[in-house]
Amino acid sequence: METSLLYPVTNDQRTDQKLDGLWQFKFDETKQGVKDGWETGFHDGVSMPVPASFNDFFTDKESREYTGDFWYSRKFFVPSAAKGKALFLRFDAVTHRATIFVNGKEIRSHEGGFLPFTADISSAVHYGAENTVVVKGNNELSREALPAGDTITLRNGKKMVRPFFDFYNYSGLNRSVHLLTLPQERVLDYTTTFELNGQDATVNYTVTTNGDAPVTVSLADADGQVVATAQGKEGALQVKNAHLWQVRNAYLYTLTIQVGDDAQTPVDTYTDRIGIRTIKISGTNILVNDKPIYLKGFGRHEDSPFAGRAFDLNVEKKDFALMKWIGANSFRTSHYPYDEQVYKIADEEGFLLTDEVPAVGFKMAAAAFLGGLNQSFFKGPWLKKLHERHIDQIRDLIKRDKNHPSVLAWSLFNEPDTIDENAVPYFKQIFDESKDLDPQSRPRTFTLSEDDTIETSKVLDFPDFYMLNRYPGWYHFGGYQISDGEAGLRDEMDKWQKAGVTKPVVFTEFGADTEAGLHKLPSVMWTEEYQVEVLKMFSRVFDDYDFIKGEQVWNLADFQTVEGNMRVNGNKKGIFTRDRQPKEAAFFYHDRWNKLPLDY
Ligand SMILES: CCCN1C[C@@H](O)[C@H](O)[C@@H](C(=O)O)C1
Repeated sequence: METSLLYPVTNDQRTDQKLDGLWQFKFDETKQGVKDGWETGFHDGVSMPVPASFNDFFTDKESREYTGDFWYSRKFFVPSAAKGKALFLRFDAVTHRATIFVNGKEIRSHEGGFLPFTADISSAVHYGAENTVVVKGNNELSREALPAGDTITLRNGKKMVRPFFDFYNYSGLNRSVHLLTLPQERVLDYTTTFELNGQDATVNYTVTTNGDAPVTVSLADADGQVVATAQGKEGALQVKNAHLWQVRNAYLYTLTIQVGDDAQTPVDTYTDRIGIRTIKISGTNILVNDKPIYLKGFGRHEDSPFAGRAFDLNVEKKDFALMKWIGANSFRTSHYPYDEQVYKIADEEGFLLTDEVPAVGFKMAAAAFLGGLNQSFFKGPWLKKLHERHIDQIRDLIKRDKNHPSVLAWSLFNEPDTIDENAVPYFKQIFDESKDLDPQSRPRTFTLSEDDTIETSKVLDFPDFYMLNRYPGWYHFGGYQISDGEAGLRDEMDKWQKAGVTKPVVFTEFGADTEAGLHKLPSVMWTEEYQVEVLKMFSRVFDDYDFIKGEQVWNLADFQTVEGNMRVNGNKKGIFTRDRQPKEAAFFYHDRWNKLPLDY
């Protein structure tokens, strides 16, 4: 099975045709689709935009909340000229799992709703003719899949998800589908690592192909001038007076990999844009190009009205405009890998991102917070299967994103239950198995919830830096009691300080739900004034502890969650509303962060 996750490019040897647009769609509540031959295609569904979550296009609650199997289908033409080429369909993400059929033939299945996979359709297509692709999707949650949750059946027979996480279970073909024609012999993957030598730099590379033809690698600067070339599937590109990629001051080179003897008629060509930079942890500092940085930014979600969790370039462009305006330099892809185009924009804009797998909900207390259970998450019959899928998605995440200069670190969990001794063997396995996956050996970490402190957590030896999620002022010590919240937070930081913090600490979640337009003097919770009071409190604490090397407020924008008595049509902790308009807190951060250097 093809395992290349290279992002599609079009050139003389490769074509990439997006199959976005309106597909046929229908639910399959009684799982009759296979019996009724839906895999050969159908015309009795509804039209459904791709990429998009299907949920918000419906006007009835049963459809919006649908849990189970669903089917997509569309026709696509394969030109005769494609004969002799390798033919693939690339799905950038199908949430949460999929089985792919072409002309009625089952090609492959895939587990995981936030990473790409390809289906080799060479043997199933008709050339010079229309073909039919069918996707059987499923959006049920379980404790043995990422993200974690339960699926229950109501007394009326309808299935319903019970997420152990605080974001809506948007589902469907959330990202683009590509029809790829590739050379039979081709580039499958490449890696880059960097050494800085004064003004110069060395780009060490490896190239993986599926054949024996020779490989030539070249590097061109932003003006298109070739600055270095090398022969072979492994080598080093020596770059004189290297223009480094820096935080909020990006510079990208173009790497070109050519396969074949004759440069005039290569067998395959693959190009990508890379940034020359190094990332290190040194004591309590995070270093980019050996210079300490301070993270200013957000936890985010891929979330917007209409498209749901689907990647929407318009929303992404707006989000980066807002993050640049406010003076941010970083974000976490909470709580799952984002569309590759987000990383490409972060590369271009000089943003650092912490790349997170959807290992969220690994904590029954969170489930309890959302109506779950009170038992040890790391002691259950689900762990074996969960671990297989967890490390599988870490492997794909690092394989997909390893060459982005914007990727600062890998977040392997969000708020797992780490006070439970049963967590230790699971964490040891995950950290051992992920140790050598990143050629650049970037930091690996995870977020620690309020329960998981320097006194209670059993797994603090594993992360390369600490990410703390703390909510005094909201989930506890809210309102007029916020002064106790600040005192308690300072007590905790004093304990970290006294214990001798030897790694950087980044606050990756803190904030307050705020209804835009709600004002009161003096404040009460849910008003814009109160959100600013909470964020000012955190800012005072951050400024008093030198081992704190980042503040990423929760959240950039309001986002959809399950309905419940703790949510007012979603989570309202956004600094911006869901339609990306500023709350008072946006101007607080615009003032606080723009006074600082872009990278500190
Ligand atoms: C209690 C879980 C920590 N954190 C997770 C994040 O996904 C939620 O949206 C956030 C919140 O409650 O606003 C809390």
